[in-house]
Amino acid sequence: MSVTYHIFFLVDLGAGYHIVMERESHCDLGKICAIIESHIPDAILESSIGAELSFILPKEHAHRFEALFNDLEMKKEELGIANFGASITTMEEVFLKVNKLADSETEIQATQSSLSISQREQNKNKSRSMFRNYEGSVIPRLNEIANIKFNTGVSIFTKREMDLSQYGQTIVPYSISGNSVLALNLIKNLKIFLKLKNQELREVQGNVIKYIKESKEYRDFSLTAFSIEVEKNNTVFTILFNNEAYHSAATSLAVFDNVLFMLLSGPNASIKVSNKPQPLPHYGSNIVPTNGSQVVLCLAFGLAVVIGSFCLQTVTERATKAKHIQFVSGVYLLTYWLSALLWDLIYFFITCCFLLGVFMYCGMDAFVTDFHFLDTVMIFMLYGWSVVPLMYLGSLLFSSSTAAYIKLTLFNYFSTVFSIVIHIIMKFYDDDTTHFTRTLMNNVLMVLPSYNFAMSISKFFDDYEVKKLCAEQFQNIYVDCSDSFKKNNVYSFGERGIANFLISSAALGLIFLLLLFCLESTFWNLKNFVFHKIVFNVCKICMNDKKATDSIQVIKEYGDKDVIDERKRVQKLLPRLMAAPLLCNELTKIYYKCPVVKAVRNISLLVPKYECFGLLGLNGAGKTTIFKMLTGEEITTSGVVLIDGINITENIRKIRSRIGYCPQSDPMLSHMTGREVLIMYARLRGVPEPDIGMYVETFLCSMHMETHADKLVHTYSGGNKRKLNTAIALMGKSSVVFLDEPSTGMDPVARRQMWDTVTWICNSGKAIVISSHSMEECEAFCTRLAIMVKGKFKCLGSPRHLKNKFGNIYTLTAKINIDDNEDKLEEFKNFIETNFPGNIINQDHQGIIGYYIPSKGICWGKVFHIMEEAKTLFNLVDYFISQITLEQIFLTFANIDKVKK
Ligand SMILES: Nc1ncnc2c1ncn2[C@@H]1O[C@H](COP(=O)(O)OP(=O)(O)OP(=O)(O)O)[C@@H](O)[C@H]1O
Repeated sequence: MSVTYHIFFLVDLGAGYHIVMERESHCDLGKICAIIESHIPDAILESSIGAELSFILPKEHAHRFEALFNDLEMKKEELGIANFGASITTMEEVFLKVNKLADSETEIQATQSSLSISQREQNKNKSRSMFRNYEGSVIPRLNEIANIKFNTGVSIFTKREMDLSQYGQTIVPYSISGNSVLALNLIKNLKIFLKLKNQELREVQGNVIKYIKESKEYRDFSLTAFSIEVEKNNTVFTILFNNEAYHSAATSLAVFDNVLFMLLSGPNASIKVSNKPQPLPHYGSNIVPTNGSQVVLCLAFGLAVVIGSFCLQTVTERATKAKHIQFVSGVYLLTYWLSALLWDLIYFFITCCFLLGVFMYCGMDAFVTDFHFLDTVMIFMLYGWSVVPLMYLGSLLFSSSTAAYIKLTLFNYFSTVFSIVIHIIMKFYDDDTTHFTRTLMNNVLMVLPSYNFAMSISKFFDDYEVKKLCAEQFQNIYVDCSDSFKKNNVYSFGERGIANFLISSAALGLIFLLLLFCLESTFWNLKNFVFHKIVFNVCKICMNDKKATDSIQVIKEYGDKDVIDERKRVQKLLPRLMAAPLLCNELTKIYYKCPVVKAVRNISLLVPKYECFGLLGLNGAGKTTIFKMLTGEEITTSGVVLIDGINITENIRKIRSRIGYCPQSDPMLSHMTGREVLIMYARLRGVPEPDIGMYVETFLCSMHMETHADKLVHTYSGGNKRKLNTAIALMGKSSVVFLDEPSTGMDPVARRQMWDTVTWICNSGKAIVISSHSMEECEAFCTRLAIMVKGKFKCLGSPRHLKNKFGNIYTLTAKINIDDNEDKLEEFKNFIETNFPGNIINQDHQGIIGYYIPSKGICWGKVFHIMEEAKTLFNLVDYFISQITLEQIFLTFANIDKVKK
């Protein structure tokens, strides 16, 4: 740091003039001094060396200078003066004197600022006269304020004055031991100086350091402290500074300089000290990072946020089943992931272009100038290539897109930061770590795309900066500009090359993609093997669960003749019915949770072409689970599912293109319009391009969706979403269509239109399996149906068959006034028991009794006759008799199940 002392005089404050004379051989010094003294009594003979004679004239006598100079001019020859001149006293001269004094009598140490002034006792008088000399003549003439600047040459960095008062009022403790004139004078000036600066000077007894240590007040409010020790001839002056304040050292020293200067130049003298920081190296902008690691750290979070977002779509599509529906509609695994990758890389490329703009704006030449933007784009795109498939792999772990986004963003951010930190640590302990350790760490970390990216960007930037500095003004000063740095090829494999990181990124992208395809394609088989073969059998043994999964046992327990017949039919005709659209034999699903959930148990079913099969059941009966198994969304625990003769566990990919599926939730690609969605699925289903428009229009009309066709799907009402999903499921040339509660939320008009469409599709030769809670719906278009209770078929057959089978029942509801006689209720029950053998009581509550009465052999008239008789006998309030409805059949099974519970 260069320092200039900017010095000036204040006339009133009395620094002086030099009058310098060149004397001749006959010069009379006495006469000269007398003339000068006659005009200026305070004049001092400064020096008389050789032919030169010098006097100091105090400034306050300036008004007498004219007379003096005239006098000297006149008597020049007489006095032996060849010529003379005057000059103002410079600050340099003052400091030379101060230093001279300090050299001989003072010792100033840099850190402790210790001044030692030697005073020889025998020279005491001489010294005193010298001091008096200075005090009396020189110092009063040097009443000046010195302004000290630390010059940096650039004015944008503002100076800061090293003034104690900038810290407010502080306490300045001092201690003094011993006695000397110098010490007393210093203290006197210190008092004057601190009073001017509004600081509090406090004398403490003993060791000032001890005081500061023990007193909180001094620790908190004291910035500088002084200790003066007089030992024989030495006066040791120690300045202590509080190193918590940034500028306290310089400020403390400035206080001491001021005091010293006052001692020499009088109480009005002062020195102003201010700093002037040197500007930062100018690399085009003051805000650019200065090394590659900083660049990476600046980029880390932004990139992590962008890259984390690549998992959003994949997780959402998987969670909402949109991905499943796309696969079901015929999308190939490869097509799905490669199109996602392509789209994400385009998006990432746009981000890179934006970043290049930022680099350009910030003046980060390393990434933009001289076609370096091409290198930058290559590094970024290789990073994208390697990290995006990793995000896809990571997304498979999550079922919520928000959780996936947050966790993967954090993973990206911290893996980049840790990569850089580890790199810096390894560089720092370069000498301590063995080559093997470094290579190992490097190779291990290279499996992280963030590490490869961080290293590539960091080394690329550093390489450019070093070359640039070496080519410019900094050559050989701040950086190593040896040939190995200057001629380094950044794309080499060496220590300063990035080739290995780029190759690693390229390879990682490929590996992650292959891993993704492997996982996605073999996951089904793997899951099937693990659960179907291992877990199921192990659990069966461990839980002694044979009874629960043994079909004979289950059927004996809850079986219905039609259900048993269907099972026999499936088993008997299995080899011949291979080509049926849907065939399942002993289909079972157990969720191995705690507790274990047996969702579907031993379902055997055959759905031929042109059949619309209805699944009825209470909530949680297992309908959706059946659909999930039949569409390959869930693996089966046991049993066989054949679609068009293809076993689902063996060839799920082939099966997917043969089914249509409308899941219970709405898997929507919400950023498209309804028409666009239908066009997309029509294409996926293989509808010829020229026919697509017409084909889509037909479905839009049949689902009554024309008015909403061109609206974005996310603006659709619940009912319209169901319509769209049903249409998607019915499209194409699939063999079997699964509709899980398609009419939920549809208005009655739309529902009837949907029934028509389903019937039309069914008549075209497809098999349809539909679940519903509406008996009316099932009666309307199901050719057969089954009622499910707790994962099992309770009854199975066409609606007419079921009605006939279970409709040979009258439902009887009677109300008795039990307030009259409580025994009457029991008597009435006995009466019904006698007259309607085989009845089942289904309700008995506050005098209201309900019965199912077998209608076989009992005609309507007889029933009414008996009931009229009962009305008189038991004083019935009222009674109703009716034939059972499909809904009542359903409720019967549900209630029987509840009763059994
Ligand atoms: N992932 C799962 N883990 C554990 N149990 C499950 C799982 N999915 C479903 N179940 C259970 O399996 C049983 C059948 O559920 P499922 O969704 O198939 O019923 P559902 O007949 O479709 O009901 P709803 O009419 O309400 O749609 C329920 O007891 C349910 O709690």
